[in-house]
Amino acid sequence: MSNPVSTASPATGRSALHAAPLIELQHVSKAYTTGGGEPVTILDDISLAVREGEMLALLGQSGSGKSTILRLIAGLTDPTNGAVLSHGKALEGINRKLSIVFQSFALYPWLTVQQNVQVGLTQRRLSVQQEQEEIDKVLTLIGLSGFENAFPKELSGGMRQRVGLARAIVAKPEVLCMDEAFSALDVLTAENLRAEVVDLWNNASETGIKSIFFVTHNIVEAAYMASRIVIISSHPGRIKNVIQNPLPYPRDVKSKEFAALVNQIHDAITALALPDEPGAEVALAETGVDGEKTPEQEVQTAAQDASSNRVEPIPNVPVGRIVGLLEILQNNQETINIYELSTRIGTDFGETIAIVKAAEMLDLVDTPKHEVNMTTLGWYFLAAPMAARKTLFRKQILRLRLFQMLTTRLNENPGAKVKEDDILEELASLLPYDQPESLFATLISWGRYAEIIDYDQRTGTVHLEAHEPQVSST
Ligand SMILES: Nc1ncnc2c1ncn2[C@@H]1O[C@H](COP(=O)(O)OP(=O)(O)OP(=O)(O)O)[C@@H](O)[C@H]1O
Repeated sequence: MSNPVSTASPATGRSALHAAPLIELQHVSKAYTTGGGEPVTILDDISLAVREGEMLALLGQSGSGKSTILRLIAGLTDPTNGAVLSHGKALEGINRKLSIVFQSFALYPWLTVQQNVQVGLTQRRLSVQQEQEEIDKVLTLIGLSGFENAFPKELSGGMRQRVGLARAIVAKPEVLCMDEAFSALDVLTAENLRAEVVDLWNNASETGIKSIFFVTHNIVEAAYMASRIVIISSHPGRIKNVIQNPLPYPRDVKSKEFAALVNQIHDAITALALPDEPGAEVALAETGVDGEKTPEQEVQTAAQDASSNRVEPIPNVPVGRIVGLLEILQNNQETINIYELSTRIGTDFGETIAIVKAAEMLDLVDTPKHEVNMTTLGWYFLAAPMAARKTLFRKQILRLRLFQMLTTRLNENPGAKVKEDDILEELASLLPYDQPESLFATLISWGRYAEIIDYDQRTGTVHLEAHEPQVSST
């Protein structure tokens, strides 16, 4: 980037860098205790200031704690450690200086557009006439004139989110917060609304908004809107990168500069989600892209060190997506740049990373820097007939501690059956950062493909497939 230190907002000409923080998190940690277990640290040592004149994006993977940060600055939850300040003073109770626009729109279905917007005026104590003037003004500003008497169910998703925006703006917040506000909308509507929020930002004199703080997992959204992008890691959430975005508004998504910024953010996220561990290169050399080992030998090697593996969650990715990735690699000289891959498969970057991570956990691909390469095993898998694919898949998933634990548990139980609830409970205590239900669903779908396990919905039990070889574990 040409000017990585400048934080002057091109929209307003205000300098955010030296402005006093409107809201500040100082060394904030947040832990939750669920089900009487040990506290789980969600956020660790977060120090972050939201300053006047900036549009700040908080970017991170699902579950990294973005919404929790938003709730902390809104005063909707308290930190476990550290302090939340508003204008330099400890925030007590709800932060009345900000409004939030939610992904779910959070409208009252039984109220009209006008009445929903009026909810945002509750704190301002205006006369009936002033209220009407404010509502008319904001409805015009946000493109909702003529829809005053419509009910939310009569509106498209985009229009509903306009109501959400109007209700937030009419409260005259100092900081407008948005929590994945456009992620439930179709691509075109989301693009339009982003552009309109940027326009609103440029019209700060009309809205009185001093700063916009938004949470997203969409890289292009962050690059298009934000003047500063804060990237957080997961488990626990920690600030890993802060990227200044000096591109002038309105931003040209087709410009070289925009593409360079998007790449910079992609790089930062790829390094976090798919780190190049020194051990990984050794493993690559050992497994032999040059073909020194047969796939069976690779599986054997993997099985030998399986007992030292730590329990890792498996990404919520259907097997078909992993096969799709390998097919793309096959048609692309067995290697592809991860950004190009994301465009090719048409998912957002987070989903692309999840697919690649799943394939990497199974040793079907390798990911040096931002390349995704097919391994010998991946090639063998793709070339194999269905039965051999399943055998290979079975061997690979049995290298994963999660499957080892599950199959061991099933083997130990009478009839090789375990209740779904017992497995969910175990998953929740084993992997407290992950959603047990979605982990369970992935375990079942991978296990079914591999013909190791099956799930009987009627009885709510998981059982081993009859021909499953006994697995010795730990
Ligand atoms: N009240 C709560 N009690 C227990 N755990 C919680 C609570 N709120 C959030 N969590 C956990 O904290 C972690 C972070 O959640 P949070 O919603 O802040 O993440 P996020 O980055 O906004 O995720 P997403 O993008 O999926 O919305 C998750 O593992 C979530 O399950």
